[in-house]
Amino acid sequence: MTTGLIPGGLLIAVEGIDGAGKTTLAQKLAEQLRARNIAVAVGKEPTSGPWGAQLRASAAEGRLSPEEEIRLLLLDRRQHVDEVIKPALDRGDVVILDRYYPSSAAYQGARGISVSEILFQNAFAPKPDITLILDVEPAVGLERIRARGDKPNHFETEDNLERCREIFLNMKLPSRVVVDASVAAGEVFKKSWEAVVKMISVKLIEAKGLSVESAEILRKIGPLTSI
Ligand SMILES: Nc1ncnc2c1ncn2[C@@H]1O[C@H](COP(=O)(O)OP(=O)(O)O)[C@@H](O)[C@H]1O
Ligand SMILES: Cc1cn([C@H]2C[C@H](O)[C@@H](COP(=O)(O)OP(=O)(O)O)O2)c(=O)[nH]c1=O
Repeated sequence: MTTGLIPGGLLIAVEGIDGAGKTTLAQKLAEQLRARNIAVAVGKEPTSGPWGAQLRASAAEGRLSPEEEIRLLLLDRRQHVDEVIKPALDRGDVVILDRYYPSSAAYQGARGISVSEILFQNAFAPKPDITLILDVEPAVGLERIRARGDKPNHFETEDNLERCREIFLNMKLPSRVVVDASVAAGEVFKKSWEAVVKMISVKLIEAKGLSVESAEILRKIGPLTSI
């Protein structure tokens, strides 16, 4: 049986440019947490809902104006927050997001919209407890996308991804952890897991104090060497 871990849940955002390894890491984190009977919800933005579908179609065919992209992203994110993210946090789940509002700051910021304005428009969205920024050179990300068998879309030119990368690296976010994503996926996972376990400990102790219950949950999550 899985259990809600922390009152108010734990929100993890996995960020970085295309091909950085976000989906790979999000799946592995979810798998390892679930193996420890921790309830996990995984989300991906843009979602597969109606607004997300419009955005994906635009990325495949040619781009919308940055204002129109922001409008659709905000509609998509509001629906995701209301229908998936908030209910999962209320249950005490660990929520892992494969892209979230920092992607808007990076990608729409790279198109010339003010990053602080984008962050302001996203203030309705719960703040991540931890944001893992997978950092990789655009050429490496693009090569991985090709090796995955996909054709880079209109968001995915090297110049554009370099601007996005700079914004990700300079953005002020609470509890931001930059992970070198040029190394093997197992190494990226280890570094990220360490940061996630540390944040789980902080949140648990904040919520339940240094109790027997906290200690028991942390014992179950286990030492890093058990990975
Ligand atoms: N650290 C890594 N080193 C090499 N290849 C990787 C690494 N992480 C992921 N990959 C591979 O690169 C491709 C892109 O990874 P993916 O997780 O889909 O990236 P993203 O979600 O950031 O676009 C996939 O084929 C994946 O198997
Ligand atoms: C969430 C989000 C995504 N995007 C873009 C970045 C990606 O190129 C695209 C998502 O496409 P997707 O196919 O999900 O890419 P990936 O698997 O690499 O994450 O949408 C934005 O421009 N702003 C946003 O806020």
